[in-house]
Amino acid sequence: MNYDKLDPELYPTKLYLSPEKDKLFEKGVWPKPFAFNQDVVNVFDNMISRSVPLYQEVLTCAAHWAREYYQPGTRIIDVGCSTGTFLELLGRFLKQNATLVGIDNSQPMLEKAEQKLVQIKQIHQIEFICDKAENCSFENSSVVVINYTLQFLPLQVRQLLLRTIYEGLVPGGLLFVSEKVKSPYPQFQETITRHYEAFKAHNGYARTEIERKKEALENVLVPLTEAQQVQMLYDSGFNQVDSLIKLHNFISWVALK
Ligand SMILES: C[S@@+](CC[C@H](N)C(=O)[O-])C[C@H]1O[C@@H](n2cnc3c(N)ncnc32)[C@H](O)[C@@H]1O
Ligand SMILES: O=C(O)C(=O)C[C@]1(C(=O)O)C=C[C@@H](O)C=C1
Repeated sequence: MNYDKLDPELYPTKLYLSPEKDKLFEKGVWPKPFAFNQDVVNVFDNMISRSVPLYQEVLTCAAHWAREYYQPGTRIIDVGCSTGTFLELLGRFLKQNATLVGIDNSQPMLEKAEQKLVQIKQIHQIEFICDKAENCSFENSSVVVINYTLQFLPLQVRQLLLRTIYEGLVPGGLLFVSEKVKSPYPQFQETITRHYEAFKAHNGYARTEIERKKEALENVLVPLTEAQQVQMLYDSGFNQVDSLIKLHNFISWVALK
């Protein structure tokens, strides 16, 4: 990544993604539950960028909102930071030195994140916490980002985590959250799923890979409806919630304390 040529005022569209291609569901012994293990981590950047619609745009949008709502002297926390792709992008985009925290309970993910943020560490204070997010403190944070992570937590843990995030945020603090959701209307859910799977096929996944992944995610990734997720945000204490981006069954919101 050539940091010299990146003007922080530019719309930072280029993500730092490792090139290893996701072929996990091409072969191997399936079905088995999906897990963020070493095999997944090795190909994760390719997997998520080919599997989440508008992934690059969502992270870019989160970087813009984070820069705008960041309060000097506080922390910016990425929950479920995976290989550090968002924090690396944000680190290039923030104009002033900041404290950036990545939380993830997968040690292999954080090993990749450490490598990815080597140069960013020369600009910002970087901290990685390998723990369940629900065990962590969010005190003195002005921005918390949680993209495509709540969906993997037990339902009762999601509400507890969002309440803890709300209480840890400083006044005027921002939560940026993205999730896979389900339509409350069965016919729409079928149509959206068909279009989402066509999106995956367009990105090079074979039908067998798509089916095997879907089976592996059963009961591992548990989506809510938009309305359920928004209600959970209000129940956590947030008083302003708005949606920013949605394509197929993936949506992003911002919430203000
Ligand atoms: C789909 S990935 C998130 C993608 C990432 N936010 C991004 O935008 O590239 C979900 C991540 O959440 C992590 N995770 C799952 N359950 C967690 C928990 N209870 N606490 C912290 N991290 C968790 C996984 O290890 C994985 O890295
Ligand atoms: O729902 C799916 O089929 C996906 O592949 C989505 C999803 C996600 O939303 O996190 C699932 C697992 C991986 O983390 C990458 C993408």
